[in-house]
Amino acid sequence: MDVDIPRDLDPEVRQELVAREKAYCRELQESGEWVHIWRCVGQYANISVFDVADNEALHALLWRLPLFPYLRIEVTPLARHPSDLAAA
Ligand SMILES: O=C(O)CC1=CCC(=O)O1
Repeated sequence: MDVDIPRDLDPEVRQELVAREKAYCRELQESGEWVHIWRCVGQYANISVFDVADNEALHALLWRLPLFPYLRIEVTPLARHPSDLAAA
């Protein structure tokens, strides 16, 4: 996810959006759906791993992100690798 919040957005609106994003992210981490979130070094971007039932569930989750209007999201579906010891 690349975050691109317009520079001229009201600072209070920006602060509120970021706080809501953080709360939603925390909620989904606690439910186990948002498994990892990593900062991309030197960028206002993250790489996240989600564990959801299907594409529709992921779409709904992403659509509800408070920052959604300001995100560029690239989705890469992942499957377990047969050589992953954790899958055995
Ligand atoms: O800061 C970001 O990368 C955007 C974001 C996603 C969840 C969160 O708390 O911030």
